[in-house]
Amino acid sequence: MSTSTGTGTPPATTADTDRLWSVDEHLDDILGKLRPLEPIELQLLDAQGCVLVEDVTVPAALPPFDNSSMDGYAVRVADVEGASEEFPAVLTIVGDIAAGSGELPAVGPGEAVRIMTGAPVPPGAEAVVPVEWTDGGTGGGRADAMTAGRPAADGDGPGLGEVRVHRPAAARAHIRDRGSDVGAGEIAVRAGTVLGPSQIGLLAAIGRASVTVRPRPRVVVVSTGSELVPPGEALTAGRIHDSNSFMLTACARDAGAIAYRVGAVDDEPATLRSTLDDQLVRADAVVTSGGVSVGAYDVVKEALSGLTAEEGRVSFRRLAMQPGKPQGFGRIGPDRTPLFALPGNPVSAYVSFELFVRPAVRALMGLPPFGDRRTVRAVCPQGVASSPRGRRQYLRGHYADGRVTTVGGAGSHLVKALADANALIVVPENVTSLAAGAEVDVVLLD
Ligand SMILES: Nc1nc2c(c(=O)[nH]1)N[C@H]1C(S)=C(S)[C@@H](COP(=O)(O)OP(=O)(O)OC[C@H]3O[C@@H](n4cnc5c(N)ncnc54)[C@H](O)[C@@H]3O)O[C@H]1N2
Ligand code: MOO
Repeated sequence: MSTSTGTGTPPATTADTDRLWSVDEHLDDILGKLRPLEPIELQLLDAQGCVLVEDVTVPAALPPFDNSSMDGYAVRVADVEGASEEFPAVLTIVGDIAAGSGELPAVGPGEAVRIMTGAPVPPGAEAVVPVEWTDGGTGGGRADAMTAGRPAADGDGPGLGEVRVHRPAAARAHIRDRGSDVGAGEIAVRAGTVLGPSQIGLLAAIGRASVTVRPRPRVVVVSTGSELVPPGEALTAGRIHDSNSFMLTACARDAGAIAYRVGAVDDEPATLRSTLDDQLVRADAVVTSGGVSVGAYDVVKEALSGLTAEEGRVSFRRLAMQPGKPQGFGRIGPDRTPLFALPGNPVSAYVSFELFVRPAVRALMGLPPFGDRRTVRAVCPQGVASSPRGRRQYLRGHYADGRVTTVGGAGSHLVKALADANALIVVPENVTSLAAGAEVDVVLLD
């Protein structure tokens, strides 16, 4: 797209504007025009929530060596056979192994090595007895814990001397075998997996610092309207605070995107075009709010209706839904960046994002578009007095335990009611009212 062309309001494309589009047709048009973003290599934590595109194999067995699962003593099985509190096995402690230690004193007959959880099992040892099964080397009764500290180089100090073992141990007791978690060459995480905390933990455990994933889309949010004042600034006559750019940026983040909020742009097509030109470099998708209906200053429609073939194409259309009737969607700029032109009424913008942009963000990430929202059936005790014929209505509702109550009315300016809602009540196109106690579809928002 370029700022030098596309001026004036060209004739609207009759195919798009003259008929009502159904919600599903609009959604199909959007999803049909999107391709998942190309995979890139990201550092592990940056890949959280992203879809892995490679099978990651395990380079070396995990755990990488036999190690102790308890703080205790590495022993030979025969030495502790038949041991009891009354007749303990008395073993000479010949060394001390902390986790991370590379030096492993061998355990000979009649000997033990003090060993910590995670430390490598020394040669000669066949089992580990937990410290609670011993006197902890104190010469007293049953120990609860080890004596803190390391033995001194001269062999003195805590940890060395003798230990009395009160119970026998089976071979391999309290030893975590090399490779018992996952073996070398096995697949750790398969392509297609969405990386959550546990997968990231596993990848780190096998030594991977970065992985190839589909990235989060960068979504630029631009609100339009000469009446808009940023929050924090005083209002003058006729003006309101710009809430949509904040709400939609939060929506984009919530959907999984990296979102950039651009402050409100005046109702001036040239300004909007140059803003979009500037922003496209960091956008995988653009979301605008406002300026798409039939007013005299509908800046988004004016700026983007008449793009040249080179600049892209945005279609403006009316949808058979409420709120959210006027919508625009298209692709602009050299990379054909998807652009969603949402209506300015705050509730309309919110519902439009939920229905159209959220699935699109997920599709760009290679995720199932509708995988994160549940639609359930619920009883609506109050019913719905009226709903427009031929339009699918999305009322704000509060859902709990199989019941949903409407919150606020149908007005698309009711932001307080929107903030109180946790669900959208779907009243189908062919339904104009719902009796008290009727069952409805409810889209859960959290
Ligand atoms: N004659 C008709 N008028 C309208 C129709 C229609 O069919 N015929 N449709 C109505 C519907 S439905 C909607 S939705 C709105 C959509 O209008 P726009 O997308 O052009 O939005 P604006 O006119 O710019 O703003 C509408 C409303 O929302 C407020 N607004 C806008 N941006 C923000 C923002 N960033 N933060 C907070 N509030 C915002 C704006 O002040 C207006 O009150 O058109 C109806 N009209
Ligand atoms: O459709 Mo508008 O989006 O009803 O307020």
